[in-house]
Amino acid sequence: MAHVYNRVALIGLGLIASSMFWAMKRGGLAGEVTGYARSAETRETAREIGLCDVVYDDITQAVEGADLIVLCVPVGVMGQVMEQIAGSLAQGATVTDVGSVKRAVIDQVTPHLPEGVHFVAGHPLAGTEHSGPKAGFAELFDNRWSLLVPSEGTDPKATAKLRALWEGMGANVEEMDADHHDLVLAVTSHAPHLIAYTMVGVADDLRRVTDSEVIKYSAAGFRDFTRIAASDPTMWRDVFLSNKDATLEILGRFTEELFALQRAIRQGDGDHLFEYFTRTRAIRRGIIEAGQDTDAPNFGRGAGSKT
Ligand SMILES: NC(=O)C1=CN([C@@H]2O[C@H](COP(=O)(O)OP(=O)(O)OC[C@H]3O[C@@H](n4cnc5c(N)ncnc54)[C@H](O)[C@@H]3O)[C@@H](O)[C@H]2O)C=CC1
Ligand SMILES: O=C(O)C(=O)Cc1ccc(O)cc1
Repeated sequence: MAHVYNRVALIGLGLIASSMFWAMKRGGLAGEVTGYARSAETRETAREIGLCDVVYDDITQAVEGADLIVLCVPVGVMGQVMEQIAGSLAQGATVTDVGSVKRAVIDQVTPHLPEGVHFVAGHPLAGTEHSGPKAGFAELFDNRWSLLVPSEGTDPKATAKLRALWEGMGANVEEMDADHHDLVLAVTSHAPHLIAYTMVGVADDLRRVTDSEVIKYSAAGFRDFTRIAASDPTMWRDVFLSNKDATLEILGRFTEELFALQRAIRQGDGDHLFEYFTRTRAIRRGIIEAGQDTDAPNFGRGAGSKT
């Protein structure tokens, strides 16, 4: 495929940046890919494993002359990074990000955006519980959604080019409004992560009573929770602090339903439980019938998948 961009700069060389690098190389989507990471150790690892064509020690050098700059850092520092690079961006360049929250990132980044530089926020709905420069693999985005959130007044050509990059990396692209994105993700990703963190925390408390039995005999459901609860603490701290309103709204509803189920168990109300579980089972079946079961064996996952 012809290059979509001549020079792409990846800022923050972790799971998502490294997966983007390998996916861009697989598809021949970028002429040159430069990189910058805050820690010298990460930059050294990146050089050792051939992650990026050039890794710079100076963030401004990494973005100079780039026609696409991708911010792949935790959502709490997106604005800070944008401020650092603002003076070194080429006219006509596009800045995007991959953060799990969109409204807070747009609000942080936009004030630092120079005249003549486009910002198109983004979020690939693909990841694993692993982090760091060695965690990435080219197939991460295959058959996954990547959401784009162009700001008002964004040049449609800048958005179209970014769409072509994500499609070249294997993703299906959809445009979405920032607030809607944050509410949808609170339901499908942020609240579930918090619930997994909580469940593993409860089991950890219990472990002191039951010794290591919780881990030894853990069934698939709990194992899934432990996988999710092994995700990067900095990233997830930032997600919850940046998507506060939507997450609290969903957790409020979750708590109400949990109390109702708790009461049904206490009162022996089997009909309530049965009806509830019948409804939730139908949702799962709907997902499978719609062909959206991304957990099915080999659905959109390559050999290098770490999930
Ligand atoms: N991990 C996942 O499953 C997914 C993560 N995301 C989003 O992608 C972004 C990156 O996540 P990952 O690649 O998983 O994280 P990661 O932890 O693997 O990599 C993040 C990198 O950013 C660097 N960094 C942190 N603060 C920095 C700063 N101030 N300046 C420069 N570099 C800095 C870290 O040192 C690290 O190298 C986050 O915003 C996250 O919300 C989006 C989709 C999935
Ligand atoms: O590993 C998992 O189960 C995930 O849920 C990955 C993930 C984490 C954060 C995102 O913003 C998008 C995807």
